Amino acid sequence: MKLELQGITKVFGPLVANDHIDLVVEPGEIHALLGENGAGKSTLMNVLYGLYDPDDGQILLDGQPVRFKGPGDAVAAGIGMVHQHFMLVPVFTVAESVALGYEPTGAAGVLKLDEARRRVTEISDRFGFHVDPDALIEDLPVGVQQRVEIIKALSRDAKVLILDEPTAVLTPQETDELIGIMGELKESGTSIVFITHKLREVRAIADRITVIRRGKVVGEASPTSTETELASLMVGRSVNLSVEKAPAEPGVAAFQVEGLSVIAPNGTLLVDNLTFDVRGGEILCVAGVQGNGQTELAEVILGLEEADAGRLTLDGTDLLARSVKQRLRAGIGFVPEDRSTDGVVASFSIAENLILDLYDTEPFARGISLSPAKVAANAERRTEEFDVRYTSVHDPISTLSGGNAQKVVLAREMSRPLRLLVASQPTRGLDVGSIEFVHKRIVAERDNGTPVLIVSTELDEVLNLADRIAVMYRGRIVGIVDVAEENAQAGGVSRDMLGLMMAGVPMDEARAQAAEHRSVLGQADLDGDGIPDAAPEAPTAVSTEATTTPTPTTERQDS
Ligand SMILES: Nc1ncnc2c1ncn2[C@@H]1O[C@H](COP(=O)(O)OP(=O)(O)OP(=O)(O)O)[C@@H](O)[C@H]1O
Repeated sequence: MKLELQGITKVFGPLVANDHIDLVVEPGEIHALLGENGAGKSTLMNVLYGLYDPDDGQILLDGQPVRFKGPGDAVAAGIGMVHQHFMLVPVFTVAESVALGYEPTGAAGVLKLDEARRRVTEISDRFGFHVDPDALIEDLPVGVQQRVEIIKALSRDAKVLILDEPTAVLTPQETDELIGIMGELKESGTSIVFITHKLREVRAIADRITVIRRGKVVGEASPTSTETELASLMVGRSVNLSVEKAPAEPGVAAFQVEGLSVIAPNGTLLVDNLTFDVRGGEILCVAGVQGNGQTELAEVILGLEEADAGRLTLDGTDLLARSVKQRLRAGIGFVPEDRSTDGVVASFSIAENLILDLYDTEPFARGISLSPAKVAANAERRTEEFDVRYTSVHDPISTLSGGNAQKVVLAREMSRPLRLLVASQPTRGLDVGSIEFVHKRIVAERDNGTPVLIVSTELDEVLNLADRIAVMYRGRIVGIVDVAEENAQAGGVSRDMLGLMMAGVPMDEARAQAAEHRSVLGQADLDGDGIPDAAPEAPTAVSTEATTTPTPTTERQDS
């Protein structure tokens, strides 16, 4: 099915979120939508999915104008959408989830489960999804839950599938699998609109790329463009994709973890007897496949999760004896993995969210009430510094785009005097320009002498930021890699080595295996992408377009 968006305009108060946007998606095309945070990508997709009524413009399907009064109309017309936060009910089975809310219901609304089960199996087999129709949603990894959402859309005959930042919550392996699935869907004639901030993925899979900036289409880019070209087209300036930092000058082991264990209610050891420290003036990155205890480790440091054994000390003070509030007051900056549950209060304003942990202190407290002027002035300053795009600091934070909400959390947590910074997935959902800024701020915090603990599943981020890398597997630290020491050796730290450690291979063995891989390649391959480093920037290993010649981008003038 051919999809055409013509002159789509969507206005929120004084803000023009979509300004006469034109977009054509051909049948069986993977069309990537790139744009900085707040550019208007999700808004445009919400218009296409019938969630928003456009203020101007029209949608055409196979040349016929259509008008959607809600998602039901969009689904009936062949549009499917997989949201970032899945809409699945944990206690339902896959078949029940797929059956929920659409027609295969019998008399009196009884779900035709057999029909749903049959469709799940048929679609799963056809595209190699490996999804069991009788599995419970709550037992499935995130990547499989996402496939259930895709099956749900396909079972309703979606011809155009919208994937809004589908890889933000996936492991690298799940991402590769999703990219494979997208290729299969394309072969079957399904069109895909793919929103992502990860340029590597865009280059790997997109047939066409449209770039949006401040609500307007600013150009089309070729999938053979380099990441640097795509980045500058997205944010309108050149972006340094690697972090520049001086060698660390670590001080004393200010933050210490000794024999820390966290046990799940079912008896599983989530964090298993961890002992390590973070020195002032260094960045320790905790790397690992999601679900190997990193989340619990970060949460126990702030007190969101209870420790079952062990000690945590910051500058000699026992942290476990203190409340969350006391730990924040002791100078812990904390960026949570899940922004929506632990990072912001959705109904509070942007300004209020920026003082969540400071509301009863100077200069914001005025007796038992707040000083609105001080709260607003703080918000203006912080949002400008972190480039948060908003209409008014008094608007609810829920009106912000995902990336801008993340920047509010970062601005709040990184703007106080810190004695320890703990940040989980700090740049999740951020555009490349914002990532560059946040990484610089993290390095500045380190250079200020603060111990910094970053939990990240993004290997690029880990390789860019870390002075030391602790790799976690099944609740334990497999090994701690000293990046400077490792780089002084022949091979340096590679993705291969970290990848092996993330699968539980001990550090020395992982180093040896990675070196062997490199010697097979014959040249240094520090990023482990299978392409020797001396080669010019080339398409990613999973690229479907095998060319090394970047095609210039075409940029439209902003009117
Ligand atoms: N319901 C709403 N009310 C008011 N403003 C909104 C609403 N939804 C979106 N906006 C604003 O519209 C603009 C575009 O937001 P949108 O979510 O479409 O951006 P995006 O390109 O998807 O960004 P990101 O990459 O950060 O997810 C933002 O400035 C946002 O604050």
